[in-house]
Amino acid sequence: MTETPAPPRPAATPFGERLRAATAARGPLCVGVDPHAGLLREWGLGEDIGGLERFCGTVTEALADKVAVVKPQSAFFERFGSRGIAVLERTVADFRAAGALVLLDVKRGDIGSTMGAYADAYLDPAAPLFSDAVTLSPYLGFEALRPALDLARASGSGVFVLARTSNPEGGPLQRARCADGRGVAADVLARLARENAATAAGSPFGSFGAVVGATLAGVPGGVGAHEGDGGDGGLTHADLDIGGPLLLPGLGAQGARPEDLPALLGPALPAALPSVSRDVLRHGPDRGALRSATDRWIGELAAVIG
Ligand SMILES: O=c1ccn([C@@H]2O[C@H](COP(=O)(O)O)[C@@H](O)[C@H]2O)c(=O)[nH]1
Repeated sequence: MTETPAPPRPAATPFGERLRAATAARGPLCVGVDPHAGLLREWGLGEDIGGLERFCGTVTEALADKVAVVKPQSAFFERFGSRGIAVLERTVADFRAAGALVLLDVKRGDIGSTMGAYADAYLDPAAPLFSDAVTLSPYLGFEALRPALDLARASGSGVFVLARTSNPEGGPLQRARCADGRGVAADVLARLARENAATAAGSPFGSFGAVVGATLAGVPGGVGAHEGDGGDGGLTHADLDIGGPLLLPGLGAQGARPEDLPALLGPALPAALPSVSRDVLRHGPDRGALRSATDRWIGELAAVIG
C-alpha cells in the first residue's frame, strides 16, 4: 500500500507581520538577555548554573508580559555547557509562552551544508531551540546562508543578518569594497531587500532583517553621513530601505541614545527595532526596577520612533 503523504503544515504568520503586531502592542524595544558574569555577581547570584537559572527566571517573570522582543545571547548560556543550553531552551520556551517574540542571538554562518544543520537547530518548529528569529553572519558569503533563509521563509520565522555592527572593529571589513564597487555592508542590505521583495504578496513588512549598530550615527564611514557613500564605504539612508526590520544594538552601555536614531536611520526610522541589554539588566534583581527601566526605554524610544 502506498502511503499518502501528510499535507504540508500551514506556515505560521510571517515573522515580519508578528513583529509589527508585537511592537504596536508593546512598544519598539528588544531587551537582551545577557547573563554576564559581572551581572550574576551584582545580582548576588553564583556564577554557576543555579545563578544562571535564577537570573533567567527573574528576567522572564519581570519582562515576558511587557516587551515585544527578547534577545537571549547564546554565548552566556553555552559557557555553562549542556546545562546552560537546557536553561536557554527553558528561557526561550517561557518567553514565547508568555507572548514575547524570541530573537536568539547566535550569529551563525557557515558553508551551506553545515548551515542547513544550523537552520534545523533554530528555525525548524520541532527543534528544542526553535525561536521566532535568529541572528546570522554573512561573512562566509551571503548565499551560504540560503538554507536558513529558505527554512525561515517556510516556517514563518525571521532572520537578522549582520550588516554593519556596533563595534568599532567591524568597520574595516564591513566598509571594504565588493568587486562591483559597492561597500560590503551595503551589499548585504541589498541582498536582504531582495529576499523581502520575494516574500509572497500581502506581507507588507518582510521577515529578513539586518543588524546595524545604533552607535554609528555621525561616525565617519558610519551610517547616514552622505547621500552617496562618500567614498568611505559608509551606508546611506537609501541602503537601509530593505523592506524589513533593522535590529539596532548599541544603546545604553555602548553609548548610543534614542535621540541618535532619526539621524542614523532617516526615512527607515519606522523599521527600527532598538535593542538594550545591560542598561536594563543592571537594574535587577528587583523585578519592579527591571520593569521600570524597561518602561523608561520603551517611552523614550516610542517618542522618537512613534
Ligand atoms: O553589532 C552588534 C551585534 C550584536 N550585538 C549584541 O547585542 C548585545 C548588546 O548588549 P548591550 O549590553 O546592550 O551593549 C550583546 O548581546 C551583543 O553581542 C552588539 O552589541 N552589536
